[in-house]
Amino acid sequence: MINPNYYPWGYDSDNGPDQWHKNYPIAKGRHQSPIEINNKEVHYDRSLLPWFASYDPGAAKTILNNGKTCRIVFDDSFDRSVLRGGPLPGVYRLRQLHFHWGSSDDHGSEHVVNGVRYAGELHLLHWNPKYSNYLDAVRRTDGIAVLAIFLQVGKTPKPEMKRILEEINAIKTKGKEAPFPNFDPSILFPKSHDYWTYHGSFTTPPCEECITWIILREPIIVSSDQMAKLRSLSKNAENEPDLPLVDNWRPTQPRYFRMVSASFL
Ligand SMILES: NS(=O)(=O)c1ccc(NCc2ccco2)c([N+](=O)[O-])c1
Ligand SMILES: [Zn+2]
Repeated sequence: MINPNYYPWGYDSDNGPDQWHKNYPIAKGRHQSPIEINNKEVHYDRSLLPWFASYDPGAAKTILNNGKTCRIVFDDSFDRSVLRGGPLPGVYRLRQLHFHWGSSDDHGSEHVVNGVRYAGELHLLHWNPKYSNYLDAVRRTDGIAVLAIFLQVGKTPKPEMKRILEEINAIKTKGKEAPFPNFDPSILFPKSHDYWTYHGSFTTPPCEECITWIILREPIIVSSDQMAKLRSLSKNAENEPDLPLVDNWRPTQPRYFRMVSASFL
C-alpha cells in the first residue's frame, strides 16, 4: 500500500525547500547547507592541508536523470576513486557527481560567495569507507565529503564539460539512464585548489548533517549554451507533460555557530 500522504519533495512551492522540514525535521537543524560564505567571517586556517583526488576513469558507470538532477555514478565497491587530504581524516570514496542550476545564467548555485550567485554548482560526493556502506556513512558527522565547484558562464568554456553535455540528449526525461564509461571527473577541476571548508548537510532531503564541505574558490567556466543544455532536461517521465528541470537549488540556510575555514589568505 503506497502511503497516500506521501508527496515527493521537490523545488516547487508546494513541495519545495520551505516544506521539506515536515517530512525531514532536520531540515531546520543547526548544521544545514548551503550557506553564505562571506570573506569577513571566514577564518584562514594555515594548518589546512591540500586535498588530492585520485580517480580511476574506469570507475565511471552511468549518467542518469533522476528528475531532480543529472547524476553520474561511479563504482564505489572499493577504494578505486578517492579524495583525501584537506580537512579529511582519511580517504573518502567517490560515489557520484551531480549538478544544481537555475532557470537563467544569473543564479543556480547553492552556496553564495560574498553575495555572488553562480549559474550552477557541481557536487562530487564521497563517503568514508570506515563505515560499512554509504547509507551508514550518511548517519555519521564524518560520513560524507562533498567537493563543490561553481559553474560560471563565460566565453571560453572548459572543453572537458562537453562530453557530459553531449550525453544530456540520451537522458532527457526522469528515469532515463545511459552508459558513461571511461571518465575521470578531475579533468573538470579548475587550476587552483584553494578552498573553503565547513561542516554541513545534504542540500536536499534527507538533509542529514553528515557532510564535510570542500568548496573550491575558483569556478569553472561554462558557456551559456552549455547551461541551456542542462536546462533542456525534463523533470517528468517520458510519457508525461514536459516540465523543465531548472532551479534545483536550495536557498542558503542560517550558519549559526559554524566556522568557515579557508585554505588560502
Ligand atoms: N546536494 S548534495 O550533494 O548535498 C546531495 C544531496 C542528496 C543526496 N542523495 C540523497 C540521499 C542522501 C542519503 C540517501 O540518499 C546526495 N547524494 O546522494 O550524492 C547529494
Ligand atoms: Zn548537490
